[in-house]
Amino acid sequence: MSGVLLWVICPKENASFAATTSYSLVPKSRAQVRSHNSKGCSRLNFSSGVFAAASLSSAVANPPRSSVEKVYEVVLKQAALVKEQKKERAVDVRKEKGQTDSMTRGDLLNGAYNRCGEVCAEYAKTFYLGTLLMTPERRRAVWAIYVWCRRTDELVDGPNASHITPKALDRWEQRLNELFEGRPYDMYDAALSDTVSKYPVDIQPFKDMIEGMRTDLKKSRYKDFDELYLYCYYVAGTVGLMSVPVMGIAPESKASTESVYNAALALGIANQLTNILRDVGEDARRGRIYLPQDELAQAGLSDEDIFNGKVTDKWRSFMKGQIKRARMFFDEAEKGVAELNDASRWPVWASLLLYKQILDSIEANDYDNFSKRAYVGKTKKLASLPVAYCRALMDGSSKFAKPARS
Ligand SMILES: CC(C)=CCC/C(C)=C/CC/C(C)=C/CC/C(C)=C/[C@@H]1[C@@H](COP(=O)(O)OP(=O)(O)O)[C@]1(C)CC/C=C(\C)CC/C=C(\C)CCC=C(C)C
Repeated sequence: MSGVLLWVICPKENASFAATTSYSLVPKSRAQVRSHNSKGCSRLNFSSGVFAAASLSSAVANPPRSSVEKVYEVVLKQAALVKEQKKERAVDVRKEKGQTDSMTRGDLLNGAYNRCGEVCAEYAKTFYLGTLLMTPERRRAVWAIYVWCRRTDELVDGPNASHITPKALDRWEQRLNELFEGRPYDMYDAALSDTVSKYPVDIQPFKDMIEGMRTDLKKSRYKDFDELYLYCYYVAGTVGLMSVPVMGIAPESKASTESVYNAALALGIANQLTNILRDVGEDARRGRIYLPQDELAQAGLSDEDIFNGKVTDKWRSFMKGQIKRARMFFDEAEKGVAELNDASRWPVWASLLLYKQILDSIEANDYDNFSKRAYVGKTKKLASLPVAYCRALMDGSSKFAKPARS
């Protein structure tokens, strides 16, 4: 099975894989971004709290844009796309009805989706179970996205990672472009190609995830939280943006599309920050420190301290701040789950509650994330599932009684 995931870069003969620019921002002015926020999205306020990047509070006349602002532009673009494609989709569905898909194509596609489901079941059992609650169409689309993300992550994190070059990532991006244009390379790509043709999923978060992998190839330190935030967006916030169009927003939701995307982004960031805090020791052994260097210095800590891996009071106090910030992102994410379609809420609550408990486990380990791996035991995991289910149900029942959120 893992062979499937590892064999992801297949240089095509005669194909010209031109290097493409990796991360282009939606051209929106700072003023526009701010006015959107004042209409109901809390992204800037939320992130400019205790730990916000210094650039946000800069008083200079034309300060450089922070990562939060850059990423927020992607959020706005994704949200706009949903509104736009809602209209187009009505037309597409009518077109599809008139077509009779050849049996062969349909069968191949079903096979491809089923394989994605198998990969998902093997790599993320709990999450897979959660997807079984979704409608069959949504479920298989989430599987297809999951598999593409997993394969992308495997490029820099899997056993073949040492052979991965920026060129290989350029080829992976070229394949991505092709599958979005309806020319998939293999069956997993075919499943995703079908998914992106059916849902208002934009290519930008996918490209940004590849950019995150490029970042991993060339960078092992993060100057401040602004830099780390951007990295977290690339590798995990993007997953939230990819998933929402498929999971769907509840028809009765009164929240703005932007605020739901914002929550999804926050969940990705929260998950990744948690991942980073859990894996400090493991990453240090690979020479990597995914912690803001300026905050480490303020706490009187150096890279050496991380490599030595001793739990001191300075370290505990530093970790408390980092955990607090990760929880702030989880809190922000929680606000959006209720706005998702009924069947999508449970898997999201489940993944949120499970991941959040890793933070509790770091605390229970007395902040020793150098030699102990924080994890959520089977019993706690199982106990979280009905809790997640109840939260999802409560979201549904309170929705009708609640006034509009934004
Ligand atoms: C319902 C649901 C959770 C859907 C997401 C499904 C999906 C497409 C997942 C892809 C995950 C993946 C393979 C990402 C590749 C990059 C990566 C590895 C990111 C890290 C995940 C943890 O992975 P890993 O397997 O390495 O972890 P363990 O070592 O096993 O612990 C990340 C930390 C990020 C994952 C990010 C998400 C799952 C984003 C979740 C956000 C949403 C689903 C949006 C929810 C919507 C609202 C409104 C809140």
